[in-house]
Amino acid sequence: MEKSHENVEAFGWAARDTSGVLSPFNFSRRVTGEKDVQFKVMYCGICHSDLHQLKNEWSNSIYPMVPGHEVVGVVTEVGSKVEKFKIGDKVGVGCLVGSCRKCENCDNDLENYCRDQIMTYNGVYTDGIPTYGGYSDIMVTNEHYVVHWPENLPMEAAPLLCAGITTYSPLRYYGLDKPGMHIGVVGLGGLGHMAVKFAKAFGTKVTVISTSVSKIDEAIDRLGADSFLVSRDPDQMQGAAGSLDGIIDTVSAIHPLLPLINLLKTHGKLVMVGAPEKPLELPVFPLLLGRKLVAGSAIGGMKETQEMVDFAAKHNITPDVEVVPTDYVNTALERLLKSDVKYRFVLDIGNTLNKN
Ligand SMILES: NC(=O)c1ccc[n+]([C@@H]2O[C@H](COP(=O)([O-])OP(=O)(O)OC[C@H]3O[C@@H](n4cnc5c(N)ncnc54)[C@H](O)[C@@H]3O)[C@@H](O)[C@H]2O)c1
Ligand SMILES: [Zn+2]
Ligand SMILES: [Zn+2]
Repeated sequence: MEKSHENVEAFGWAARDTSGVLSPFNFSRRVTGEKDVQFKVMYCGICHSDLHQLKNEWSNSIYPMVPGHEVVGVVTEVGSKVEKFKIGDKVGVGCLVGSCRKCENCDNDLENYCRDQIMTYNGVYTDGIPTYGGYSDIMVTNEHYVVHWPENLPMEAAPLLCAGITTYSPLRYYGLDKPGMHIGVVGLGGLGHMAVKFAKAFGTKVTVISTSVSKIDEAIDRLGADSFLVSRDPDQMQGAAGSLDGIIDTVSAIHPLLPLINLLKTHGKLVMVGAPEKPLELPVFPLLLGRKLVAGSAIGGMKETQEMVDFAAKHNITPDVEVVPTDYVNTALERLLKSDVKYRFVLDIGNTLNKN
């Protein structure tokens, strides 16, 4: 039966303007299409990208905005042509819910670099309707953009779906995953702490580079980093010059790159994954002298996202999360802005999203 003009009631929390303040929001989702999976959202991580977009820092925000792209839930309905999922399955959705499926990137399992990719929220779907993310009770997603959530992985580990894949993918792609290599991680937030965990799981030696010495104990004792550098201490930075094979830079704000480039060995790679709102200054001479590379990376394709989740399940790699009720979301966002979280807020949507 053709039901495409009907909608399903949905409820979540949305921002209405660049204040970024969220409040309860009634909206609708499309009826489960033949290739769609409908699921009840159980947990949704709060990514710094949510904060950037809530406040229109990337100048592309659509309001009302229901953020959330680290979403784990349980399947409630599947379309007639869905092959990979059945009702009751645990599933995850990350930053993407669509792409063209025919370009070179899509052919190469790099939907994340498709020019027609559709973001999980703050995007526009093929039906012309804005996409709404996981700070909501249900989602309806084409099965291609849904991953199987491994049984032994807690559903609270939802931040793997953005923070996890965003750090796993560049470590793999740029060959920074070889045992014995020495990897630097800059910015010890949601992405940074996952970078430390994956780099350690790959058998590399990890140095955390931070502006503040206050994070030294947590970096080493809690997260298993091997060493720590205070980026504002010129003597320490000079002492470590030329020592790193690669750096994953997760910093969300403008910061100098020269001190980081100086830490690289010849042929070392500085991979940017943080997304500051303004361009950074790139000193060129220090790159020439050592054939160094500055690169970027954005999330990961669907195949790699499934691979990452399975790898995390196998090696017991989970984000350190602070699970909070949905109505705590505005406070959580304020605290995230101050880096006051270890290391990722996760909304307990399944138990605490109340319509009243
Ligand atoms: N490339 C991608 O695909 C991708 C995916 C997700 C997030 N992001 C971006 O990555 C960045 C980090 O996201 P997150 O969720 O880990 O954020 P977060 O707030 O959890 O972590 C950011 C870290 O950067 C540190 N930091 C902030 N300002 C700094 C400064 N001036 N100098 C040094 N350190 C500073 C903070 O203390 C914090 O530890 C954001 O810009 C986010 O939008 C990119
Ligand atoms: Zn994210
Ligand atoms: Zn494509």
